[in-house]
Amino acid sequence: MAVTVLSPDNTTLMALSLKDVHHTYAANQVVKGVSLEIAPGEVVCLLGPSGCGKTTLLRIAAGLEVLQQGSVSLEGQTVATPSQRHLPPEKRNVGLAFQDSALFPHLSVLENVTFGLKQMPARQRRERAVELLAQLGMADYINTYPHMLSGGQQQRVALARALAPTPKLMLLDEPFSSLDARLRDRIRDDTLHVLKKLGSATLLVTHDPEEAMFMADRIALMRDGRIIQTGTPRELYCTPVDPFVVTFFGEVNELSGTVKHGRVQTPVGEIDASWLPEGSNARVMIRPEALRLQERDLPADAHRHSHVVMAKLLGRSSLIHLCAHGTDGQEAHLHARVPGVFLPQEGQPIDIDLDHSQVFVFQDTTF
Ligand SMILES: Nc1ncnc2c1ncn2[C@@H]1O[C@H](COP(=O)(O)OP(=O)(O)OP(=O)(O)O)[C@@H](O)[C@H]1O
Repeated sequence: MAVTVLSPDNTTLMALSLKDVHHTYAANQVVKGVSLEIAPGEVVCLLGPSGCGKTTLLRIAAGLEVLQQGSVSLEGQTVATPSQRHLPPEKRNVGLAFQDSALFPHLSVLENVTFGLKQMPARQRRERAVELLAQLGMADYINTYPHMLSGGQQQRVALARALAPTPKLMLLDEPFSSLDARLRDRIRDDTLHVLKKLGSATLLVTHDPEEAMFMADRIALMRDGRIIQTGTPRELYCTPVDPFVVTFFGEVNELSGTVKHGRVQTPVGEIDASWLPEGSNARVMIRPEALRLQERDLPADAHRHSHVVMAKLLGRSSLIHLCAHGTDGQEAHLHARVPGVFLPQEGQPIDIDLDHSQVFVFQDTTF
């Protein structure tokens, strides 16, 4: 269970608070004014493309990187300010696990996990380590040495070692990325349950949007040293603030048009754009799952109706390539994603309906 710490004025103290953090390597500014708070027990994923500054931010929170500008607080205590205060990593009571966290090769799995529990009586130490290893599916390996373990097993031991002292804050940098897909799903799931059971606040760095959605209570999406949007997975997926956020969560169909009477005409119908200036160019982004398809019976000589170009089974869903025909003669090649097996023939006439909650319209500023 998470223990909520209150400040003297009875407000919850954040497990981690980063305020206006900037960081530069040589002349390269890689973090540009990031503020982020993590509540006790909350799992926050720092998500973004390679090189956007995620790891640097996590290293600053851990104390592995000296803060240049801004401030870092843990449970209301300022642990880093530029050129004044720098509490070293080992005094921050944070658990760290990285993609390639090395285990101590000369210690058994059990000894690796009990290593950070020196203050506890020996029996309690062992119980705690065994319990955590069991939760992460490693109960059968307690007397094994690291070189006898697979990469995935070593990863789980590294997580157990980081979690063992029940840190108030866990900092995880791509901890599952060296694992194959199936193992990764299991370890993610085990890790999420352990984190929630222990109530450790967590900052998890990942470039994988699905992983972030699976793990996070909130996601902070970064681009080029800045946080673009922070919110629940649902908020980022369903109310993205800009096109980058939309595309980061998967393929989208892109259409464009001019706003007339508050609407944009597209080959899949009129789209509301009433908040954009009249006459401006609009960028319409439609997720493949927003297209709802209905097969039509039409005479063979019927033409200029939307139809199937190709259909592929992807496993859990089918991907349908469509040629969409608008009433005004516009055409567009679109991708629709339909759950299960749906494999219409090439040329099959189709009616296309839109789930407007998965359609996003932004002003196109590239003109
Ligand atoms: N020690 C360093 N010295 C110089 N430049 C660095 C150093 N560490 C990182 N960088 C640069 O800072 C930028 C941000 O790196 P960072 O590792 O924080 O990004 P990231 O979002 O975690 O990327 P990835 O997902 O690829 O790990 C990159 O351009 C990187 O090359």
